[in-house]
Amino acid sequence: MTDFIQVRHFQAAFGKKIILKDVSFTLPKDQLTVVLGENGAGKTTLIKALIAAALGQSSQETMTVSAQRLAYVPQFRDLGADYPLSIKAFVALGVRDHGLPWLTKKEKASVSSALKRLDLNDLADLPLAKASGGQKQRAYIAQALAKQPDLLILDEPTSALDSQHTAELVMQIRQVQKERQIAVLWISHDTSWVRQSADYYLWLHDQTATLGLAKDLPVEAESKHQEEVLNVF
Ligand SMILES: Nc1ncnc2c1ncn2[C@@H]1O[C@H](COP(=O)(O)OP(=O)(O)OP(=O)(O)O)[C@@H](O)[C@H]1O
Repeated sequence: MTDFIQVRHFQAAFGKKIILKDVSFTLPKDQLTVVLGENGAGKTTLIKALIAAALGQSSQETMTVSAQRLAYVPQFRDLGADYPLSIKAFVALGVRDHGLPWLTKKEKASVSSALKRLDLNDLADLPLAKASGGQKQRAYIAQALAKQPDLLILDEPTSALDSQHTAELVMQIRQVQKERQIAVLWISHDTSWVRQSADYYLWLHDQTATLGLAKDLPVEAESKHQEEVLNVF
């Protein structure tokens, strides 16, 4: 098993504020890893550094990411009520990287497969602006999948979803991750599905990171967030 992501003694600070210190872990390809941690623990900071390393834009020598094609789905964003594209055209934007005004056969197949995978076939012609929050979220993920990434990074994709739709999305991503043998990094506050459906957890806490098998997720890693939620009510 070769290391797909390798992080050695990574540090991150803003001014004098240390966010992460001496973070080291390795991840193989073909695995679904959930990145957990309280608000402000450094999840986005770490992910941004990994993306920079994957794109060869990092001056850090503490990380190597062997991805050929990276797809990143940021936290939910609404493109606005007058966004003109249908769901299908929006997903197709994910594959159009040659500058030609049409899609090749292979690209069309990628779009179809991504729409099917995210259960969006019946909604393909719906204007994205008219889709529900959950449907939009699926369209963003379908767009990312259409790129045929070998590293897919999802930032809180279930934050707008109820438990049934969360379970469906977990299943859909898990299937595609296994079929295509890709690496998925999934930032999540919802830990309800992690033990059963992920391979690894990467828990950011106390300025460091703990990596482990998802089935062994420590109770502290989930209870902290549940306390946060309970405190709100
Ligand atoms: N550009 C910046 N300048 C100063 N501080 C920053 C900057 N970006 C992030 N931080 C701080 O770094 C810490 C980690 O932020 P980060 O966004 O990585 O956390 P997170 O785990 O992704 O949080 P959340 O779950 O709320 O999204 C926070 O305290 C944040 O305020």
